[in-house]
Amino acid sequence: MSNKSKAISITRRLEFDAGHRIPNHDGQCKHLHGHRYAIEVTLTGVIANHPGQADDGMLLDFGDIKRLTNQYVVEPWDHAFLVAKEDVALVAFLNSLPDHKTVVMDSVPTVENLGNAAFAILEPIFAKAFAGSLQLTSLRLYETPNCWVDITQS
Ligand SMILES: Nc1nc2c(c(=O)[nH]1)N=C([C@H](O)[C@H](O)COP(=O)(O)OP(=O)(O)OP(=O)(O)O)CN2
Ligand SMILES: [Zn+2]
Repeated sequence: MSNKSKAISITRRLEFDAGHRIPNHDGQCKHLHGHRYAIEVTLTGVIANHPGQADDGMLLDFGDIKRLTNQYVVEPWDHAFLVAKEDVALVAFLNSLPDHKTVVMDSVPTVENLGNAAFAILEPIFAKAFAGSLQLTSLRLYETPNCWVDITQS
């Protein structure tokens, strides 16, 4: 028998729309614009051996990944404008719009920073919800079909 260990991961993809700008960008991205973002959440763990139970043969039901990712990232960011706190003129403008959905970020909303922020939000959520039996090990965030970031943690 092999001594090699296997890591088993599952991934759930969700999509959302959001606006942003990169205020000091030297090209088009300094302008207000939006993207159809796609987030792919990858969890690593052990396959449940629970004969007769709903989760038998699963690391985790994909529906649970969807529910938590929706609750903590997708719903807060969907149809929001993601603005850096340092982008003070734009923050002031967005705050002047009645009932506008604005999310003020600690850093410029590049796909790298947004992916990092999403990972920081979700990592403790999955760790807490599943008592350490599953770990968020990777998160991919697409800004466009051609541009994405990968955040990984072993
Ligand atoms: N490293 C990064 N570079 C850029 C980012 C970023 O978040 N991180 N963001 C942008 C723009 O916001 C934009 O999202 C990317 O635009 P673009 O390069 O034009 O991407 P497209 O897929 O639309 O390009 P096509 O040429 O139409 O395929 C810029 N850079
Ligand atoms: Zn953009």
